[in-house]
Amino acid sequence: MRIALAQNNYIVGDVQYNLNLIKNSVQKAEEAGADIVVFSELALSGYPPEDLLLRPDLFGLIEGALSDLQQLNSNVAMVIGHPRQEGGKTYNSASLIHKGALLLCYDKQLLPNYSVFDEKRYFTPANDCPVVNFKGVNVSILICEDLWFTEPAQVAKLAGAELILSPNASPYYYGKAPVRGEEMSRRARENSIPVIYVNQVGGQDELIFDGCSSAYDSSGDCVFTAAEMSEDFACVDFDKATNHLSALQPSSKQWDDEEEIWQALVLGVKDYVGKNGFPGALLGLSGGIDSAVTLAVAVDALGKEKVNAVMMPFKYTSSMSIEDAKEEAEALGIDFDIISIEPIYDAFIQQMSGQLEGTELDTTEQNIQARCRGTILMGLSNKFGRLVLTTGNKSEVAVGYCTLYGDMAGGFDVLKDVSKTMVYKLAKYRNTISQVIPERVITRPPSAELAPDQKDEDNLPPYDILDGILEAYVEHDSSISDIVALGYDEDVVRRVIRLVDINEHKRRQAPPGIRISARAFGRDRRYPITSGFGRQFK
Ligand SMILES: Nc1ncnc2c1ncn2[C@@H]1O[C@H](COP(=O)(O)OP(=O)(O)OC[C@H]2O[C@@H]([n+]3cccc(C(=O)O)c3)[C@H](O)[C@@H]2O)[C@@H](O)[C@H]1O
Ligand SMILES: Nc1ncnc2c1ncn2[C@@H]1O[C@H](COP(=O)(O)OP(=O)(O)OP(=O)(O)O)[C@@H](O)[C@H]1O
Repeated sequence: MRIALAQNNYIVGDVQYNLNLIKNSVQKAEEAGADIVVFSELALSGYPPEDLLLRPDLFGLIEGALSDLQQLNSNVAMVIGHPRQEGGKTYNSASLIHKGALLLCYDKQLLPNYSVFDEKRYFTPANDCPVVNFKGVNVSILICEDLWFTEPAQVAKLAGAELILSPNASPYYYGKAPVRGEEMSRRARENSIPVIYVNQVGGQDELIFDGCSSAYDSSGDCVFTAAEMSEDFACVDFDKATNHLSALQPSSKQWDDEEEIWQALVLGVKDYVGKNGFPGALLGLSGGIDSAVTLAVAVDALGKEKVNAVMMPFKYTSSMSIEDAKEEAEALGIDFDIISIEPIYDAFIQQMSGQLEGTELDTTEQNIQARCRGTILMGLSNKFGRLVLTTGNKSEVAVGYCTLYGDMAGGFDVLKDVSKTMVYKLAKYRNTISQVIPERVITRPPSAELAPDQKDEDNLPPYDILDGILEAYVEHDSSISDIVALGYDEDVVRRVIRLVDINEHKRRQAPPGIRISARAFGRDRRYPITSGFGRQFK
């Protein structure tokens, strides 16, 4: 039996677009002589459809698309993921369609409701594991979370399954691929049944789906892995007599370390900009590391013609920053403008002079600089339609080292889940491909240049210390004493934690950004803004 794995990049909610992608893959499967082609979880709606699932009209579109697929009358059977309603309940389902007939409709049993998942809000869990005989092989369908636990596959085995076909929508975080691979391999080995695992690929708001669809032999060996971060189509053969799978093409190269994160960011920008219909993107280029890395990701994602940058100097901007920003723009071949914010800032201060009289200079004036820049970028976005990319990294977003309606003004924050320490690693990695970030941008101490001779380290602990504390507090939920026990100074730990806590309000107003960690701000870490929790640990 020849099984095709169709790893597509769907658009959530665009059932017609998804249907066309599916039809193209069915045609490829026919040409490849496949008996069956497997698609990812909720392929027809895209994953996650969120509250679109509460709309009755979504289900009309899905039913229309399913009947369209049946009318194809294809010789190739297809496993199609889709939401389904029956008796007032909604299920996360996959239908096996062959030659116009519905051979099996499987409903997902285990619904993930942790981390970024919210499936219990929409779906009713099923507890049935039907097996169907297709061309002499007992086939069972299990959907994503079903395979992360032992029981559903065991039940399928007891029901006589000889082959497991699994539609998935498994979002990326750095380091997940081996965890996922080990889990799928274990399911195959425990039951001595081959597992065909098909994931979707692409960016969906904050989530990245990395693809890496795979085929696991009955021994648990991975015989094939599809492309990481791009669409793919592949076939494997199942020999029932020997209970083995063989791949018909070599596995794709899997990335590691910084290269993988870079590609995830590139995919995130490409799909956010593309799927939302923007003609391109723009950003403020300061000569610092964050905007340099954001720019390089944007150009890798969209191409140099679709990206432009603006340097907006003020009296505290060093000539080195202007030179470095120019050099970055030239190295990447993008359009670059310089617009001074001095007269705009002066006008603001002049108009507010009555109110400001007798007050000391403080962050108020710094924030007005940042807001002058934000207003210019949003004006250019309004006029030319390009999306403003913001540049705040995870470390800054964590401690609120960013200005509301200033450098936070924009539509998509590329580095939102990338720590400052990782931003440096990414810059060095990208320069190994071609030198696009001047060396001194990487080596000089980071500065917001909002005050004379300002350095980030005047206000924040050094980034290696800050990132260590943040990782413990944000990603591992460690307590103050746990973090101090790791060797950090208690006063510094308390200060950082306080900043994280009091800046939840900023994060709620921040643009969405790409998730690359197992604990990103947003859906993954939902904290109250108004909270007295920290007071109890004084
Ligand atoms: N709980 C709450 N709910 C709703 N709103 C709340 C709030 N708490 C404060 N606020 C509001 O937020 C305001 C404070 O926020 P905001 O106006 O942003 O200002 P703020 O956080 O005071 O200042 C921005 C900080 O970020 C630094 N910065 C700025 C720009 C770039 C960079 C960089 O290196 O990338 C760093 C800058 O040096 C300064 O330390 C308050 O005045 C108040 O209006
Ligand atoms: N002089 C400037 N010209 C253009 N944009 C600027 C300028 N200064 C700040 N910005 C924008 O605001 C963002 C925040 O910059 P800031 O220098 O305050 O902090 P940062 O986190 O150190 O960022 P970067 O490393 O990019 O400088 C920058 O990434 C950039 O997009």
